[in-house]
Amino acid sequence: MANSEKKQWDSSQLRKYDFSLEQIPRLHYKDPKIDELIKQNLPVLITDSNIVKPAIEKWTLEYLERNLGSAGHTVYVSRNHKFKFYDDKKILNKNNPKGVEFSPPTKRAEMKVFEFMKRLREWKRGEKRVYLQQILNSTVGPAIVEDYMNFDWRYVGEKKNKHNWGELTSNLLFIGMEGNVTPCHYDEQQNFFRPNPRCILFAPDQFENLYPHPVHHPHDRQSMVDFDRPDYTKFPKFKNVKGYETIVEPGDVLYIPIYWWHHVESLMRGGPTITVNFWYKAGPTSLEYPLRDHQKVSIMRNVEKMLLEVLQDPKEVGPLLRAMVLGRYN
Ligand SMILES: O=C(O)C(=O)C[C@H](CCCc1ccccc1)C(=O)O
Ligand SMILES: [Zn+2]
Repeated sequence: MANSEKKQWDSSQLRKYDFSLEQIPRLHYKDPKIDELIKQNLPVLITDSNIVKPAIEKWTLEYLERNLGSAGHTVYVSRNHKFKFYDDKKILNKNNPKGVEFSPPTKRAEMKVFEFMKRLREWKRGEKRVYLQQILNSTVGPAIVEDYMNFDWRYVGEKKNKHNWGELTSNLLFIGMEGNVTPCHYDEQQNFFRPNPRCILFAPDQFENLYPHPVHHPHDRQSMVDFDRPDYTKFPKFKNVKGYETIVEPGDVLYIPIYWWHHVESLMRGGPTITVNFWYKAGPTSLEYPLRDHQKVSIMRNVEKMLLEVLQDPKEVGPLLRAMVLGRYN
C-alpha cells in the first residue's frame, strides 16, 4: 500500500460494465458532513485521513514479506480474474447432508508469505491468479502489529461510538494481483475499507436488480449476475441497476455501509494491491418507521431462513411464497 507517488491511472485500466455509475461523495476526514452520511447509512470516501497511515507509508510487498510472519496464510487461487466468495459451511458434503451441491469457483490454499510473493512476482497473464486474504491477528510479525497499533484508532473509535456500531470483528489484509475482482456482494457489517483502487457500490434497495443467491447457498450474499456477461433472460431487472463508483486515491478510506453491495477491483496493469478493512458488527437496531431499505433486506433474510428451516426443502420456498402473494399481495 506504500503510496509515496500519486498513483496515476487511465480509464483503459477499468473493466467495462454495461451500467451507468455516479460518483461517491469525497469528503475531507474533518468534514462533519461525513457523520450525516454515516447516520443515513450512505457511503462516503474519506480523504487525507491517517486511519491506516502506517500501512500506507510502510506496507510494500518487500516489507510485508519480511514482516508478515512465518505462519501459513489464506490464499485463494482462481482460473480467472474473479474471486467470488463462498461459505464452505453451506456446501453439501458427508458431514453436511443438508448442504448444496456446489463446485467452488476458486481454491483456497495455505501459503507461506514467501511462496505467495513468489507466485505474485512470477505470474504470467493467463496463469491462475492468487489473492491473499488474511485476518490481521497475533500470527503476524511484531512490526506489523506495531503498525496496526498505530492506525488512527481514535478516529475510527469516535465514528463507532457516535453511530453506535457493534464491536470491531476483524481487520483483514488483502494482497491482490492487478486486475483481480471481488464480485458484487453485501456484508452484514459496517466497513471502513482502504480499498483496491476501484469500488462499485449499489444501495440495499437494488436487491431486486442484483438477484442474490438464496440464503442457504454457499454464495449467500453474492449477486448471481456475472457482470462480465450478464444473462438478461435470467436476470432481466439487472438492466435497471443504479450504482456508484469511486477510484480510491492514496490516503483515502471508503465507508461501505452495512448491506450495501460492493464490487471491488484492482486496476488492470496497475500492479499488486495491498488493502485493509475494518469490519464492525451492526449496532442495536430499533425498528423505526418507515423502515430503512437495509432493514427490509434483513427482514427478507430472516423470512428466508425461517422458511428454509420449517419447510426443510428449498424447492418448497418459491411455491409457498407465490401461493401467499400472487393475487393477494401484488
Ligand atoms: O472488505 C470487504 O467487505 C470486501 O469485500 C473486500 C474484498 C474482499 C472480500 C472477500 C470476502 C467477501 C466476503 C466475505 C469474506 C471475504 C476485496 O477487497 O477484494
Ligand atoms: Zn465485502
